[in-house]
Amino acid sequence: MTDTMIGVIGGSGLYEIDGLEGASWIEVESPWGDPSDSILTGRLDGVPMAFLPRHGRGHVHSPSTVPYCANIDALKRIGVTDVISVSACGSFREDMAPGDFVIVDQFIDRTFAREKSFFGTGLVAHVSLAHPTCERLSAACEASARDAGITVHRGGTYLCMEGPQFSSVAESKLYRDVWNCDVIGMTNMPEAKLAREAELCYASVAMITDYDSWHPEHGAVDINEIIRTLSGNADKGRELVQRLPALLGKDRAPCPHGCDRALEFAIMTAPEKRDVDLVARLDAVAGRVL
Ligand SMILES: CSC[C@H]1O[C@H](OP(=O)(O)O)[C@H](O)[C@@H]1O
Ligand SMILES: Nc1ncnc2[nH]cnc12
Repeated sequence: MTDTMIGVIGGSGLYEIDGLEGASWIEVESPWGDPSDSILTGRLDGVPMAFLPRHGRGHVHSPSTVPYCANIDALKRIGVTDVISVSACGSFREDMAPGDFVIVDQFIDRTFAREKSFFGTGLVAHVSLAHPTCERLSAACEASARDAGITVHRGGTYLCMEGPQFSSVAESKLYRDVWNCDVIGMTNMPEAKLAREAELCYASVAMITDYDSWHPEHGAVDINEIIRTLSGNADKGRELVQRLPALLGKDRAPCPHGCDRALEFAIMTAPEKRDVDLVARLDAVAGRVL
């Protein structure tokens, strides 16, 4: 058993959470640059929790410029074991309506302008991403959502686009009709990939704000409509987060799906060929296996 520490990454509309005992915003230095913002730390039901607003308070970072590596490194560095990503998204399905939550379990990564790995020349590693989210953590998120009275769908494929513009109708129909995606957003990649490389359990709670642009009766994505739905969604997201510590508990058994051991056999580079500077930067992310 180890100690649980829950890390919540709040998306658009969710820039802080309340109810943390001993709450304080701390600045965390990372060799991967500055995280999106300071990190709000404290305890909920006796369980340590950290909250990081993905876009920064005041919504400073665009989906392409969110410092994903620094964010995941900083959370790992302060002891986070389980990351809950909370995000706004559009829906490709009539039965997944604005206001509903989806516990995402698969991704299609269409981003192209972001740093996607902690590893590279001088230290090569290949982790599995067949199942990019953690089943145990996802189950806890689903239970918390149901308990909070939220309409929640378990499982769904999230198309991650580069943005910041929303999709054209042709793109939206491709993602929906050909690729069978369920929801669309701009931020869960490379976040989920980096969490896996950092051996963190990762669950994605996608809060639907709109029907993207495929829907014949809803037309173009309208940012005003999104913003109206966002604040109600953010309140529900906070309710979900409040219930998580009681479900996850203080003591943490090893992840039954191996998220916390993802690097066990992943590193390819021979010890004598490793880049010492990169190895040093990976102290928090991969120190366990280096
Ligand atoms: C406000 S609509 C577009 C914006 O919302 C989502 O952000 P996040 O995933 O951080 O909640 C989407 O990915 C875009 O960044
Ligand atoms: N339709 C949409 N496309 C991409 N990101 C979104 N975030 C919220 N709605 C979205």
